[in-house]
Amino acid sequence: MSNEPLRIGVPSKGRLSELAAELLADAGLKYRRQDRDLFARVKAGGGLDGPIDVTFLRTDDIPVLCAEGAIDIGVTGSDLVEEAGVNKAVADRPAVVTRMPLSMGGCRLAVCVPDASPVVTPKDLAGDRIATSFPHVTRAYLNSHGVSCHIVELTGSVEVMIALGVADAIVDLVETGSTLAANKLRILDTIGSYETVLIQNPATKHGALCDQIARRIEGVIIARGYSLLEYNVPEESLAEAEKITPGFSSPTVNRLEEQGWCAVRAMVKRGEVIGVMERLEKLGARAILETAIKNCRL
Ligand SMILES: Nc1ncnc2c1ncn2[C@@H]1O[C@H](COP(=O)(O)OP(=O)(O)OP(=O)(O)O)[C@@H](O)[C@H]1O
Ligand SMILES: O=P(O)(O)OC[C@H]1O[C@H](OP(=O)(O)OP(=O)(O)O)[C@H](O)[C@@H]1O
Ligand SMILES: [Mg+2]
Repeated sequence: MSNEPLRIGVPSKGRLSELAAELLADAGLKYRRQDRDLFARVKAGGGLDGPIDVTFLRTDDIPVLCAEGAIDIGVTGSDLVEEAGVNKAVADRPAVVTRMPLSMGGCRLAVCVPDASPVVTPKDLAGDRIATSFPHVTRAYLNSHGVSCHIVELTGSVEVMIALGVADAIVDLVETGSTLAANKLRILDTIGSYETVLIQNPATKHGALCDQIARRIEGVIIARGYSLLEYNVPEESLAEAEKITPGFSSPTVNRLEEQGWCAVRAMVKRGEVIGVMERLEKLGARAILETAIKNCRL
């Protein structure tokens, strides 16, 4: 195996930068970034099978640099992977591999028009000017609708281009919709939904170490999405309770000293815990406890 360190591409700024650093730290990849350093060496040891460098990059460059082999794995948006066109194999270059979604950075890419616009369907956009920082995805979308438009390619603050008279419509990311509301824009059509993903260079020389890192990150992502629920339930309600908390494979059940009672432990999706607790309570369950999980291997 090459003694070149494995390189992880991490956003140097923006909304994903902190999130990526926290995720890697929770997965046991600790590093200290000095001011404007491009690299940081991950602290050795902790069972990692080889040297690892974190490389701080623009989020939108990470897909391209991963495809070119400058980095072995990277944290970026699936929208940026699609816009870079590296999610498809071309000529001498295989597609970048998306290892897993990271349960963060959820958003949509939407075609948006002024609230008062007469446009009703994508076909009504024919001949219009569309401002976007996603020209590749926008062109593919327009082609799929047999519509030709003039695309105004920008790097940000796209939402003000209609007011500036530069465009008739925009294609931009939407999360809460507050930017659209503030600019009196509405969604005409949603092109796709995206989130932050872990990507990998298909020809990496550090396959085993990439797998080890991916497995660690997966454990953190699952742990963040689930809680451990423990409760006591009368034996006669156990079957019903197990339907409410089936767990990943099956719940852990122990008989209690108290005759006719069982103790149950199961993983439950965080967002469902309160509802599950209320259903268990109705069943007669007692001592229902939720425990946060910091890490796990399933
Ligand atoms: N509301 C949002 N706006 C933009 N990107 C978002 C949003 N919500 C999630 N994302 C994800 O974050 C990625 C953008 O991260 P990036 O760091 O490049 O931009 P940013 O956080 O908007 O910083 P910048 O200030 O440079 O625009 C997007 O590609 C998308 O995957
Ligand atoms: O639906 P919302 O929650 O309003 O989020 C969507 C907005 O967020 C992003 O802009 P960002 O804040 O990243 O600023 P930028 O345009 O400088 O990238 C995106 O370009 C939209 O403008
Ligand atoms: Mg932005």
